Amino acid sequence: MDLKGLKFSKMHGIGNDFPIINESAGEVIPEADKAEACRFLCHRHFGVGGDGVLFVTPSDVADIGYRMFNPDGSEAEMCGNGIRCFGDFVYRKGILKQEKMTVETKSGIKTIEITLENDEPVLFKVDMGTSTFKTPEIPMASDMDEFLDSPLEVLDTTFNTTAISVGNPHAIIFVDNIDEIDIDKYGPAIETHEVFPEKINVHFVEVISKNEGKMLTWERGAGVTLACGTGATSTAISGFKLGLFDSEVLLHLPGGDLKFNVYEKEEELGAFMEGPAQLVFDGEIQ
Ligand SMILES: N[C@@H](CCC[C@H](N)C(=O)O)C(=O)O
Repeated sequence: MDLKGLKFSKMHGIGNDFPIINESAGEVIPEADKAEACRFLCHRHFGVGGDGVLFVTPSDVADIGYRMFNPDGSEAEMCGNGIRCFGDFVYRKGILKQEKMTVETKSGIKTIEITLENDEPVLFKVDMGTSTFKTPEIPMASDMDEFLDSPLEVLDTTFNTTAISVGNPHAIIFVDNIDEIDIDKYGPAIETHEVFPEKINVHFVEVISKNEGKMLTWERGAGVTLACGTGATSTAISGFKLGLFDSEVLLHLPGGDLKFNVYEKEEELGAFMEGPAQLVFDGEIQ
């Protein structure tokens, strides 16, 4: 695999960081090399460093297409912090000069609305679409139709866990005090728990009030990250479903804050996510 000359930009969304590559004009990294290339690009010592790699791709069904790979080389269905970075990148680089755009992802079409200040993109509101709590759709091996705030045995303890998919799968665990959680111990144990055949993203959440919470994340295929947009979306929706949060909630993540507005559509719960994105630098692999 030779990546010499590969152009990329480095971005982050509240500290969740990504190299982003524009493949919209055609294939840049051959499909067979993508997993290995992403492992290299995300490597913090031998590569660029990142919690995943984002790709801009052509689309036949939306304005533009979006893919995301984890640092272990697996492809995720969706990435929430990544899609805000994606919106900033495609607007800023003139790939799509639209303040509202539809984006094809592996988990359906999402819409991004960009707020500009002096023609600079500053804020991104994304319709993250609807969610499901149905265990076969997460997927989760369980006798229960929905796994809502239910006991899950993990190593030496039991966590009341809610399993949800917003396109990608998340385990949401509401606790009294997130500072008491050993995320390095329990994160990987839940990610690879036998009940989650496709693994899962893990989030510990403390409710501050009906409109505010704080959370810690262990991401599938990545480990501890400073933020997870789909995880925060899942937290807002799960908290609403369990009666812990109102429809409007501000979530504090280690890297920054995200704002959510939960809505109901055809008996399912969805959410709008609002937050920033930051271009850090442009680069080229030597
Ligand atoms: N950081 C992301 C989620 C990235 C994908 C995740 N690790 C998975 O495998 O599902 C976000 O901001 O949503």
